[in-house]
Amino acid sequence: MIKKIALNEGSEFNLTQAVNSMIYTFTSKAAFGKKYLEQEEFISVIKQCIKLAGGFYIGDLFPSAKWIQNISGMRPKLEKFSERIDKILENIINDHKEIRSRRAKDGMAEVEEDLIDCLLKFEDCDSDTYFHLTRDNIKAIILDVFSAGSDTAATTIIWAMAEMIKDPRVLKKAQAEVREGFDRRGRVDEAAIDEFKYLKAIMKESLRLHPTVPLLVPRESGQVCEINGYHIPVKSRVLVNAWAIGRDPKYWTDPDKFYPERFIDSSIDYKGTNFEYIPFGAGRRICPGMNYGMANVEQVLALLLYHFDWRLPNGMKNEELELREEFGASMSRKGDLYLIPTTSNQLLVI
Ligand code: HEM
Repeated sequence: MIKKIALNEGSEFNLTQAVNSMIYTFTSKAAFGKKYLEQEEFISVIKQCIKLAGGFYIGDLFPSAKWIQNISGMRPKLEKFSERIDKILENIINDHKEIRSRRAKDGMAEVEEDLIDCLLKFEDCDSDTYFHLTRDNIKAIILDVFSAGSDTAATTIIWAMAEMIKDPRVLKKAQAEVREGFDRRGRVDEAAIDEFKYLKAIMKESLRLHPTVPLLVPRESGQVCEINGYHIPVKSRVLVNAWAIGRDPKYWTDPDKFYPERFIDSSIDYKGTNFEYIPFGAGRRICPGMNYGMANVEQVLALLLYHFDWRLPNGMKNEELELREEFGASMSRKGDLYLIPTTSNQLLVI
């Protein structure tokens, strides 16, 4: 992908599309190990499902009226997608099983394992052992990784890039940190990325202003309670507005300002214990892919900042860039982000 961007040097480039396909490629590599013919179709069906899940659907307002689901065409559509996803995953898992048994015969069962290989170990073990996974469990986990982990990470990267483009001071400071770090080590590596304090602060600040799952996962109250004078009956569906919490002036000075420095030397983290900042949620439903997601975001941002200088097309001024939000399953920036990349003078191997 970095090479593809380099080919576009000096001309307008759709960064949103490129980051999206890069993140799906990372996820496919981690989950499937190699490229499968049906992989593109699998990703395309998942994207369509995410779009459907995030759109307005009249049936949600009348959950007991089953006929709405049928006449709206939503149910048959989802059933078709579900059958297709199931079939593709079945093929990929069976292929992994075959390769595993071949490797086992050669005494190389654990060479280069991907996520499916790891999960299959738990399908193979006895069903009355402590931890056993069925075939459906494995499919559900793979589906979760793709549906919950790809869009969210790509969206976070684009928000961070857009905020930096809008504020060249931040962009310059981040680039200086990343370039100094990689150049000092003489290579682009993960250990260097770990030291980028300012980049980490940028990611935190982006997630504060633009949490990709703004209302978290809905909760159901287990007992009657009262919050801020509101009576919450048992079994109520409760939505937590992480977006509003992240901009609450009670906890944040100048809350609408993108100011990564607020996180430097601050102990506030997204691990679910600072309730004024919960871009990954909190409690038992907290995002289980938080570390993997942030590693992806960090890596991609570091490479984009290291290899390229960025400006807006058509002579647009930085402050003119709009940061409006799109309604959907994850809260992405409205419209794709088009930028012009130019390669910087230094450069380690791309
Ligand atoms: C920057 C990237 C990501 C962001 C911002 C993000 C954010 C979130 C948020 C806010 C929730 C709801 C938590 C709650 O309601 O308390 C969530 C749930 C979840 N996330 Fe992530 N996530 C990211 C990446 C990932 C990745 C990479 C994976 C998988 C590999 C993943 C898997 C999940 C799953 C399975 C859930 C549902 C957990 C449950 O309901 O028990 N996420 N995520």
